[in-house]
This record gives sequence, C-alpha cells and structure tokens, in this order.
Amino acid sequence: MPLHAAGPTQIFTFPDVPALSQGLDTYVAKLSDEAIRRHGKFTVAISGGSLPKQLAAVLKHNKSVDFSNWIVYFADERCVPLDHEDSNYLLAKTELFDHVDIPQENIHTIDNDLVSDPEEAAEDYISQLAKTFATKDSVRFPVFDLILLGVGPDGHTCSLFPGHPLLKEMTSWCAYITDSPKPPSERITLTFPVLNHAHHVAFVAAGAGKQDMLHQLLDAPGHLPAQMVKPVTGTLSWFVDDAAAAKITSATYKGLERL
Ligand SMILES: O=C1O[C@H](COP(=O)(O)O)[C@@H](O)[C@H](O)[C@H]1O
Repeated sequence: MPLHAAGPTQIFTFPDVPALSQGLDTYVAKLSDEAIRRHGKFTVAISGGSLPKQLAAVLKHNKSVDFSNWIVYFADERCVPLDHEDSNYLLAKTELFDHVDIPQENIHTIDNDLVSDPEEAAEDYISQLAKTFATKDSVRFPVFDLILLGVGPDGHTCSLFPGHPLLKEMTSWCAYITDSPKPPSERITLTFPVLNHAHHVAFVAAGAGKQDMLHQLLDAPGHLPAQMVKPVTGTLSWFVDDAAAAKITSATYKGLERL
C-alpha cells in the first residue's frame, strides 16, 4: 500500500486549550456538516486519553451539529468493562455523549461481554465495522469521515506502540494487544491501514509535556507510530496549543496556521 500524504500536513496552533477546543469545534462541525450532506451520516473514530475532554468542551454546546447522524467508533479501547475508569468509552460518554443526541445504537463500543477475551473483542469490533462500512475491491478498508487521534509521550497513537509487531499489521481492520506498555495491558485498536484510508485524520496534542515528542515527530523523519499515520488520499492535521508546539522548527511545517 502506498504510504504518502495526499497534501501537506496542516498544523493548527492555538494559544491555549480553550482556544484549541474552539478550533476543534469549528473543524469537526464543518466536517460533520459536509459528510452528512454528502452521504447522510458522519462516521468518526474517537481516541481516549486527553482528547475527549478537549474535543467536547465546546462541541457539546454546538446546537448546529446534527449529532443524530453521527456514527461513532473508538480508535482504540481498553479491554475493561464499559463502566471502568480506564474505559475510553466511559470518558467519551461523560465528556460528550451525555450532552448530545447521538443515538445509542450509533455508538459502537467494545462488547462488554468480551472484555476478558481481547482476540474475540477485536473480531467482534471488525463485525461491527463491517455493518457500517461497505468496502469495494479497490478499497478493502473502512473509510472514516474523520479519525481523531492522540499521541503519547513515547509517540504511540491508538494502541499502536513503538517497536510493537502490530505496527506491521496491514490486513486486519482491528487488532488486539495483550502486552501494552501503557496500562491496561489488554486493548483493541484500529490498525494503520484503517487510519490511513480515512478522509480526514487529526491529531490533538496539548501541554508542555508533549513538546519534545512533537518536535521529534514533526521535525525528524522516523518510524514512530504517530509518524506512520500518512493518509493515502485524505488530509492530515494537527491541533496543538502553543505549549506543545513550542519546539517545532522544521521548514516543512513552518506554515503554522490559526484556524
Ligand atoms: O492510552 C491511550 O493513550 C493515547 C494518548 O493519550 P493522552 O492522554 O496522552 O492524550 C490515547 O490517544 C489513546 O486513545 C489511549 O488509549
């Protein structure tokens, strides 16, 4: 599979997290509107960690967004019950789903009965994806309208960790991991081909704690997981606050933009 970015990576910078949330609201609302006009639904995958709160802060109050046509998946999920404090679903529910009208049947969670069997849970998640995404011979992967990603201090994204064999998974849509270096150890995750077939992929990173990693990811070519996100034909954007962006220097990324 050719891995190249369709266009230049866009980096949107914001003075602080509230401004970043405002920018995310503008971006997501626009993509949601475009997708619903185009094909009647907005298919979006959401990460866990710091992202749900940053995403929802403004978006949850945006009455112009047609949440009734959102179809939500998780970019990755921890193999814990849905009401467990480590659950990415619980976080997204608390921050966003409890405040907007996404039909419950449109929110695709890990099967609560399969959390003790990551392999089965990943298989079930593939079955759920197959109900939403009709694939063609030319494109054998789900094509999300938007995938929202975070990045860890080690450069991981989703549950794709540096040096892990899952980085080489190029066939399956959703994989399981039982040795995640970041707890909890058992997780399921979308794979790179799914990430790289999306119409739009956006990373969200904030805070000085992400400075060094963003400098490494964006200024020095490499093969860290977040650097392997290279949409085949889609767009790649970064939403970062000034603290996280402080050390980015590369000419390639000099066009830091304000939305
Ligand atoms: O474990 C995870 O970590 C990453 C990064 O989280 P952050 O708190 O550093 O933003 C997150 O994107 C992923 O969904 C989650 O499972």
